[in-house]
Amino acid sequence: MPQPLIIAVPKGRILKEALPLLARVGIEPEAAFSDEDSRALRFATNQPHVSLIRVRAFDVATFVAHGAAQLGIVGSDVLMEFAYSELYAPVDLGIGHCRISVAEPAALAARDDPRGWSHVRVATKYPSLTRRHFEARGVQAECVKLNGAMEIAPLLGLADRIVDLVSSGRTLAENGLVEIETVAEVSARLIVNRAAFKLRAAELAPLVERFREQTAAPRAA
Ligand SMILES: Nc1ncnc2c1ncn2[C@@H]1O[C@H](COP(=O)(O)OP(=O)(O)OP(=O)(O)O)[C@@H](O)[C@H]1O
Ligand SMILES: O=P(O)(O)OC[C@H]1O[C@H](OP(=O)(O)OP(=O)(O)O)[C@H](O)[C@@H]1O
Repeated sequence: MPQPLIIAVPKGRILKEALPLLARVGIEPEAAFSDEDSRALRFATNQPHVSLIRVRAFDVATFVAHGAAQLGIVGSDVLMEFAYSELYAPVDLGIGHCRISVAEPAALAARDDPRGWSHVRVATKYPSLTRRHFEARGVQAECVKLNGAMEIAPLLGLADRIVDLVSSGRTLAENGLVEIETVAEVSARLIVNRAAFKLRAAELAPLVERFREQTAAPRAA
C-alpha cells in the first residue's frame, strides 16, 4: 500500500475548474467534496491512498510548504505574495486566469499621473507583493491589509488606491474604480512540497507529468 498522498485545493473560484482537471489526471473525489453544505475538510477519492483537503486559497500554500499536504493547486498571486522556498511550482495549470492590478477612484484617475507618485497608501490582500511592485519603481507603498472587499476602501477613505485581482472588471466598475496598471498576470499552478518531491520522486514525478499532459491536452468538445 503506497503512503497517503494529500492534495490541497482551494475553496472558491479555482475549485470549479480544478475538478475536471483532477478527473482527467485520474483523481475523482467522493460526492461530498462538491457539496457546499458539507462541513468535512478531508475527502477520499477513487484512489485509496489519495485524499483531497479543501482549504482557503492562501492556506493551500501553507499546508504544502510545511509538508502537511504533498501537492496543491493555488493561484500564482498567492505564490508571489509568500515566495515559500519549500514549494516547487512545476506546472501552469492554465485555469483561474485573472490579473493583479492597481486601481483608484475614477475622479482621482482623471487628474492623476502615476509617474509622479512618491508615496501611496494602498488597501490590499497582497502587502508584500504590493510593496515590491512599488519599490521597483522608487515609490514607497504604505499598505492597509484587508482580506476581501478591497474595492470599498477608497470610497470610505481607508486608502486612495487598491491592489487586487481583476477579471471582468465588473467589481471595479460597480464601485467607481478604474484600473491604473497591471502588476502581474495570474493563473493557477500545481505546487509540490520540495522534500516530498525528492523523497517520493518515483510516485510524484509521474503524477506531475500527468498534470502537465492534461493541462496541455486539447479539451474535448
Ligand atoms: N475574479 C477572478 N477570476 C479568476 N480567478 C480569480 C478571481 N478571483 C480570484 N481568483 C483566483 O482564485 C483564487 C481564490 O480566490 P477567491 O476569491 O475564490 O478566494 P477568496 O474568496 O478570496 O479566498 P478566501 O475566502 O479563502 O480568502 C485567487 O487566489 C486567484 O488565484
Ligand atoms: O473583475 P471581476 O470579474 O469583477 O473579479 C474581481 C473580483 O473577484 C475576486 O473576488 P471574489 O468575487 O472571488 O470575492 P472575494 O472578495 O471574497 O475574494 C477579486 O477579489 C475581485 O473582487
